[in-house]
Amino acid sequence: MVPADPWRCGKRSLHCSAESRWDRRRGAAPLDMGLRLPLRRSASFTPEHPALLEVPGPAALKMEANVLVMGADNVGKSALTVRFLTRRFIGEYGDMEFIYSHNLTVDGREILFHIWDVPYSQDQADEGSSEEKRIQWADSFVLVYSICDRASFNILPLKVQFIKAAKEGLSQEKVPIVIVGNKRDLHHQRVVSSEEGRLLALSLDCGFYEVSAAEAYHGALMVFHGLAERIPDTRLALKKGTRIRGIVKSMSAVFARKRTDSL
Ligand SMILES: Nc1nc2c(ncn2[C@@H]2O[C@H](COP(=O)(O)OP(=O)(O)OP(=O)(O)O)[C@@H](O)[C@H]2O)c(=O)[nH]1
Repeated sequence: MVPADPWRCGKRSLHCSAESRWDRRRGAAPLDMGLRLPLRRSASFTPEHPALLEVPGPAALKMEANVLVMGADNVGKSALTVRFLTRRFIGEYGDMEFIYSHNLTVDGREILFHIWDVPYSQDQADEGSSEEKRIQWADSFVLVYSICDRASFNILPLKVQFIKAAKEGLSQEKVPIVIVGNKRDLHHQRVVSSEEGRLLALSLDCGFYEVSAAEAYHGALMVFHGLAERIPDTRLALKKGTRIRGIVKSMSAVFARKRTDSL
């Protein structure tokens, strides 16, 4: 049962809204798409708008990009993701992992992002091979740290190396990564300077943004906009006919290990 205002209920019952340009062109109201994807092997996906799964024509030709949001615990990965999706900041988020879908038009390219927000606890609980599979699934990466948490910043070089080793071995193209320093509003608790963040990103050939997911939508938008700009057309496959159902299936296939978490 969907609560009247699902955003008040935390990640566990989170629903995200996606707009279909195809529908807008046809004069229909934007669709609210319930994307509630506990990543369990046996997870079943029950769309509230089944029609969205069957959209033929132009919507099926959208470019798509799989984005993995990574980082230490409590840095604001979910806050940033939810800000981008909904323009809202809801304060507390549960510990479920989700894949959200959201459209963004950048430089005339309409991109359907599939954004996988992995809670740190889950990231740690998984064997390394699960992380590797998540990395293989993704076309691009958002690495978040908190400007108030030095340790969350210090782990980034290793994460970037790990991603590059996994992805760039397979392709000549650079892997699109943006590094995000979050919680910019907490000036008095800052322990990582903007300069350090920028230099690290430069040295690792990544994009860089400092934002406050708590304070503004704009920063979150800039992050995903910047990421999209780093994704070459060749990576943005026209995944014809790959509908949400296909994505869910492929995610189930990724996870061979059965999860015990319940909804
Ligand atoms: N002040 C401030 N607090 C923030 C900001 N972003 C997130 N928070 C808070 O930081 C805490 C952690 O946010 P989450 O989005 O759950 O962080 P996460 O990285 O997804 O955490 P894990 O699920 O542990 O991996 C929550 O209490 C948020 O309200 C921000 O920009 N500013």
